[in-house]
Amino acid sequence: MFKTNQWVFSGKDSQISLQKWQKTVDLMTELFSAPAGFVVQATDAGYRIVVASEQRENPYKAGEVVPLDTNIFCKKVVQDNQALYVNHASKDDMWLDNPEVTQDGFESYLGLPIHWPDGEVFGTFCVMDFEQTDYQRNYLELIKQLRDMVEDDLALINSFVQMREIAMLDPLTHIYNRRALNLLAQQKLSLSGRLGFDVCCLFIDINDFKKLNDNYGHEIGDQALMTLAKTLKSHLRDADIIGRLGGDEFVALIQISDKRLISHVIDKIINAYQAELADKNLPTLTLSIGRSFSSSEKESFEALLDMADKDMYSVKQAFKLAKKP
Ligand SMILES: Nc1nc2c(ncn2[C@@H]2O[C@H](COP(=O)(O)OP(=O)(O)OP(=O)(O)O)[C@@H](O)[C@H]2O)c(=O)[nH]1
Repeated sequence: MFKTNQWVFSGKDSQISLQKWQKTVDLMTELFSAPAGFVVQATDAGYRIVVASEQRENPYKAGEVVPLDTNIFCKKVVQDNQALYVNHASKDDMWLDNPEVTQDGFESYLGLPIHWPDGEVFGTFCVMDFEQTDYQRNYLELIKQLRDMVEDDLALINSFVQMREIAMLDPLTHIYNRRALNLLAQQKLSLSGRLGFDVCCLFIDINDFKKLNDNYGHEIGDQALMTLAKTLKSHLRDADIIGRLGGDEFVALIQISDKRLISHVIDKIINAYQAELADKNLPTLTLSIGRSFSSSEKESFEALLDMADKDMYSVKQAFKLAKKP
């Protein structure tokens, strides 16, 4: 799901066409003959101006963040989840400590809450004026229509993020599927070549997984798979890429500083998995983990995976031999 308590426009990978919202806000201020209009997002970090209309007299610019405890008009809209129209702010005691009134000289504010598709408040859509105003019903209807356009965009982004997740994640374990792994791992390898860090590919396979399914049922099997995904997620770093190839085969692509430390990482995964299984009262399972390392030459993820698979196979053979009486 889309993280609703995160800035939507941080970084270059923002998912909304800001240009479209900019045009909407500029159009609104033009129709209202107002000097300032905004789209503001509210999160735990404060009220952030996502879009500000471009008139010279508008004192606020996109990107500015107002702290949560400042008494601004948008705060009231978000708190009440309700439209707010103030047409003569300096006459109203409620705004005596509102810097938009006392410092900037705004007299009029009309704002509506913008919602995420699940109903949670995203922020506000608002227009402000230095003069008193007397907006009639059709103006209120107009701002509502424009706000609805912004809400439609948010719904679209939400669907897009959900669809992308469905396409990239393994439905059982919620880690990357084979397709996403191929894509992301190849990107990581290109980056490692350019930035000069080493990458290790781990091929992780549960031993005797079929027996677990046969003896305890498919549902316990599923739980063991989910537990392995959770173990990998919690014991590897955010920068590492973790995925499920299918069945009981998992892959981790790890950024490393020293190849000699990889045995330590493998032991950590094996021990942590056993501990997690025990914690959930699931039967004990062991893992066979094969490894391969990126070299300085240009390399495909496929080739790296193939090497790690072969290494896993010899680890598994050794495990099977050791088990034989
Ligand atoms: N519960 C569950 N089982 C699955 C899933 N996907 C594949 N399997 C089963 O996983 C088992 C994998 O069996 P094998 O490839 O023989 O692996 P193994 O039993 O671990 O054998 P070794 O790798 O040689 O130790 C098969 O019985 C599949 O039916 C799944 O999503 N959930």
